[in-house]
Amino acid sequence: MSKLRVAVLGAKGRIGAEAVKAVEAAEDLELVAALGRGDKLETLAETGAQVAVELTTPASVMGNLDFCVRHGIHAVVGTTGWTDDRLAQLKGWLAQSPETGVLIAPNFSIGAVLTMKFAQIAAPYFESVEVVELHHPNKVDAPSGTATRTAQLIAEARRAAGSPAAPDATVTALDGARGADVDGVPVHAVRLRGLLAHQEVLLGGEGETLTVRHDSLHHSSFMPGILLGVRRVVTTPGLTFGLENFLDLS
Ligand SMILES: NC(=O)C1=CN([C@@H]2O[C@H](COP(=O)(O)OP(=O)(O)OC[C@H]3O[C@@H](n4cnc5c(N)ncnc54)[C@H](OP(=O)(O)O)[C@@H]3O)[C@@H](O)[C@H]2O)C=CC1
Ligand SMILES: O=C(O)C1=N[C@H](C(=O)O)C[C@H](O)C1
Repeated sequence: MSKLRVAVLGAKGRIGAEAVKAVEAAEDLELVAALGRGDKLETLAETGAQVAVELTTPASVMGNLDFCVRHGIHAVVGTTGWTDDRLAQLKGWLAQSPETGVLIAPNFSIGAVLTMKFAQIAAPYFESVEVVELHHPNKVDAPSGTATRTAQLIAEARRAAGSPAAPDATVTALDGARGADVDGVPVHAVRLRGLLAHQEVLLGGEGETLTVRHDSLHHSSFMPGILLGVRRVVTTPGLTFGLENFLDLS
């Protein structure tokens, strides 16, 4: 059977460099291009890439995806910075190229995907819920894509259950002291040398708390999810948001 032809965008970055190694090591995949900033996107078409793994920056991702979708190249996207407007634009491009698949995964690690799922299940059972994400200090965006998605899922679950707003008597606060408000859920971002990617969801009820914590200790934690995404996206046209859609979590 012929190998799936894969390109990595952002190939010299922290996660991109690890993804290059993972694709090279996979027997059913062939790395046909490893592009960094300034390299020509035309290389993707010239090398016959079937899937592009997009691991660049929020400023670069839309231009790269525009090119991929116009050329019918499937994409597995880990880059952050997704807003409703950006998603609508991407869906518009995909409507013009209905056989192309794009997976956007706020987090490729199985533990992080499960953290989101557990938080979603637990959220309606507690009065209070807040998210704390902790990352390396070279990260350019805050809060993290994972924390944003986690807060959105928590908010959806609480709305569906008719949960009231979490109690909070704060009347005076320094800017940022209560974190960013993501869909009504406070999200706090820590940037600390020595860390990679970590998240805690703190839930509180009368006389008890529950903490759901996940730690990515190495970029290798994201590789099985990226490889799964690459193998599945080629048969999944349209936009898929979240790796959980490619996992049987029920
Ligand atoms: N979904 C997930 O599980 C994960 C997602 N991420 C996300 O992935 C993204 C990258 O993270 P990280 O590797 O830490 O960041 P880095 O800054 O280490 O890597 C990004 C790389 O992309 C390059 N780049 C920028 N623009 C382009 C472009 N147009 N074409 C090709 N390459 C380009 C950068 O080059 P230069 O240095 O010259 O700017 C850099 O080498 C972030 O959004 C991060 O949040 C990270 C880990 C896991
Ligand atoms: O920049 C990172 O490092 C990470 N980015 C993603 C995010 O913003 O959620 C995934 C993971 O947290 C690592």
